[in-house]
Amino acid sequence: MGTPVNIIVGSQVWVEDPEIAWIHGEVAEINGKKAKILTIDGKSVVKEISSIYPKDTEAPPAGVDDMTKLAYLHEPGVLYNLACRFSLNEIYTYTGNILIAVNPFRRLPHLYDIHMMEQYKGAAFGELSPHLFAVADTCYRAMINENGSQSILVSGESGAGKTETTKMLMRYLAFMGGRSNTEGRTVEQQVLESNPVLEAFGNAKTVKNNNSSRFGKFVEIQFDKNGKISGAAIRTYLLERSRVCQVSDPERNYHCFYMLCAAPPEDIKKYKLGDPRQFHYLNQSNCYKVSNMDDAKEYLETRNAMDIVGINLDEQDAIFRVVAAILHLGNINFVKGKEFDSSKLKDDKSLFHLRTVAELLMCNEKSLQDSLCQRVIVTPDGNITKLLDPDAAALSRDALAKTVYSKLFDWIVDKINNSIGQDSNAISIIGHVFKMEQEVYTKEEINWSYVEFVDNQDVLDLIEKKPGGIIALLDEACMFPKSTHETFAQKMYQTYKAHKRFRKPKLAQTDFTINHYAGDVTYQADYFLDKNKDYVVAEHQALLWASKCNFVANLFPPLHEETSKQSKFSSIGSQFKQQLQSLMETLSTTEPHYIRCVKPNTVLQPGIFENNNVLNQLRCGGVLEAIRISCAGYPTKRTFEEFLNRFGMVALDVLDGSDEKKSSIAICDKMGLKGYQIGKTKVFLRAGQMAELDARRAEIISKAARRLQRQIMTYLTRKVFITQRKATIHIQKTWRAKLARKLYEQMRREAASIQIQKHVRAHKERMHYSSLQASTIVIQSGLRALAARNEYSYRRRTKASIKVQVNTYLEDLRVCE
Ligand SMILES: Nc1ncnc2c1ncn2[C@@H]1O[C@H](COP(=O)(O)OP(=O)(O)OP(=O)(O)O)[C@@H](O)[C@H]1O
Repeated sequence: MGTPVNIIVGSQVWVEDPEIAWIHGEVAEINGKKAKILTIDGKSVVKEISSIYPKDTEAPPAGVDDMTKLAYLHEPGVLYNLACRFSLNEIYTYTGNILIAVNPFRRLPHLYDIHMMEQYKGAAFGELSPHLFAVADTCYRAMINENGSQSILVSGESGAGKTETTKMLMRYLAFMGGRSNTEGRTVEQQVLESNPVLEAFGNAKTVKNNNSSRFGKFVEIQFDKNGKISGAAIRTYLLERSRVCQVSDPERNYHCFYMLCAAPPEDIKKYKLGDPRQFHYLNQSNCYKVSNMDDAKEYLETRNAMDIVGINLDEQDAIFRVVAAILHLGNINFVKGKEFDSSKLKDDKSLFHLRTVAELLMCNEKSLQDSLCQRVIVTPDGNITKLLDPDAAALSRDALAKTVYSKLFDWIVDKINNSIGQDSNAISIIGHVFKMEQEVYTKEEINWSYVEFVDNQDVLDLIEKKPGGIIALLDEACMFPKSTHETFAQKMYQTYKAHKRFRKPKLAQTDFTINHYAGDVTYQADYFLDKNKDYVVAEHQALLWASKCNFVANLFPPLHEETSKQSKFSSIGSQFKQQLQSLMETLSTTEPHYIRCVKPNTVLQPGIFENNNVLNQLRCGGVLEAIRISCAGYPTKRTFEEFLNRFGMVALDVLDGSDEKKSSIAICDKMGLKGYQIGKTKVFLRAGQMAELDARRAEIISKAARRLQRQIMTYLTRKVFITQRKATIHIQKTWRAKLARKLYEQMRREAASIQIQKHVRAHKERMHYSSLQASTIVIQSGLRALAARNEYSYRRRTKASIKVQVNTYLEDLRVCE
């Protein structure tokens, strides 16, 4: 992790705090090697400068999605970044190629819907927000493109979300890998459907998790050459056997026991069960119920899930007979017998339970009692029967219960595997991967001198080396009947007193401390012997092999003499070691991807982020170490061929067709990469450089895609345009002809109308003229008549006047005369 740099008065820093792990403050004073800091909660503390860390004042308020982008890479920076993101419901964060998943303890369905899967499909790692789909997608594409087996290691403490994460990973792989059907159901469906069965028999309520898997699990999904899912396997490791007989408040035994006690009345009667409080294996704890879990309903659902995974009704009956027998077995109590150090059944109740066990397991009642109260010791002079005192008989009873239960669990796992199609790949351990990296660097003769690797081989040797390791000592102790955890602890103290990884804590009687690479862990040796001793006792084996129930007998097939001798001493520790070794071998053929699940609080509630708790998980999980290594070393390596296949396109002009190494160097230089290394066969890139190259590659691909799109669009648009133009011209032509015709018609109509108007006007004018003419004539004739009349009257008047004149004249004349 980073070292304190440039701390001056006024610097913003992180200071250790007992409550919240790290608190933010400002340096007020510096005195030699010490600094006085005013923290944001108003306190003033004095600390060694070497213990404080600078705070990045320009860090984005929402945090960074990859820890390796942090300006200052140190513990408080990492913790604060995770906390910031968690408060915004951003539960996923990368640390290089490790995904950290903080359990939200609340459903976030939008994060896992089909729309989200579509988005991550084929997206470059790091392009979208961190997500487990991105890890699954990278894994899937690497498998398709590089034809290599992959593994995703999901780790974290109990309740951190490993099971949920695994379910989502499987869902995504099934989405990508298409569906290859087995009798109508998909492989991934079958794996998911087998979960309720495994959980009923392998999960229990613990302090840390209401539904805690009490066994290690490795699920593998196999794909065929077309990338379609073709098979799956579930491998389980080290079921916690002691829980069958020992359980303490507020924990429970395995769910199946409580489910069976809540079964429908006919089943309860058949198995002679009832209230769980009456059974010793359940009533050592006062916890019988788990919130949000209905045991009666779960029983029916488990039965249903058993149908689905192909466990037939007879097998189901046998399974629940065995579960019931274990409960009855726990209620068999012993008291001192007549002979020295012997034991017998305590009372009638114990007799009832013994008979019920014999009935349910279909074995001989007397042989059952003998197998609990006696041991046959094989000596060169013949077999000796050793009687067991009541305590030893009770231990023998518990050993039988544990053995039967773990055999039953193994049978269930096998059955599930047979029904979905077995496979043999496996997982590995993160510490070893770092070691593998180092070996590759050496082989490639590249300069890795400043990559400080934590080599934990000495710790591994301390634990598992044969002879001399802790497991070997433990096995040895188990073979001596007189061993106790005190003698075992003393032996360890003596053997490892000079070992630099082993320490005896002061005042400890049986505790011992191992200095693992992530820190010290103190172990209590108290239960080591008991837990390691769980081999199958020969008497138990013989008893159950003779069962009239085929199912029970087949759980205990007889061993060959040789293996039988060995198996007696094949302790749990050695078995587990062997299993891990085989996992390691498989890992060397797969490329690992890591998801580290983190439990943000111990109260299993949403929205609470307990700093100290999270920090502990990051430290123990090696996350902080991994960040440091991934930043210091070369997390990405590719063979020249792979490198050129992938990145040749980013610098076509510098490719030298004959020399892959030269071309690889040329590409790196052209892209301005600094500090990369070239080995004999591979290119080694520093953290983020692959992403840089990928971004450039994506840019080129998208540019090419855009160009293609443009061409196609132009072609298509032009085609449409030409057709449209043709159609338009045609339409125009037709319309124009129609319009012209219409116009012509109209003009014709207009011309006709003008003609008519003209005629009418002429007619009217004629009529008017005629009438004028007529009136003129009338007037003329009137005038003429008037004139005539006037003339006539004038003439008459003139005549009269003349007459008068004449008369007058005549008169005058007469007068004159
Ligand atoms: N991604 C998630 N979204 C919502 N809830 C989650 C998520 N991951 C875990 N949880 C919650 O946390 C609980 C514990 O998770 P899970 O059982 O997966 O833990 P685990 O690591 O498998 O524990 P164990 O080792 O004890 O089996 C789940 O029952 C679920 O309620």
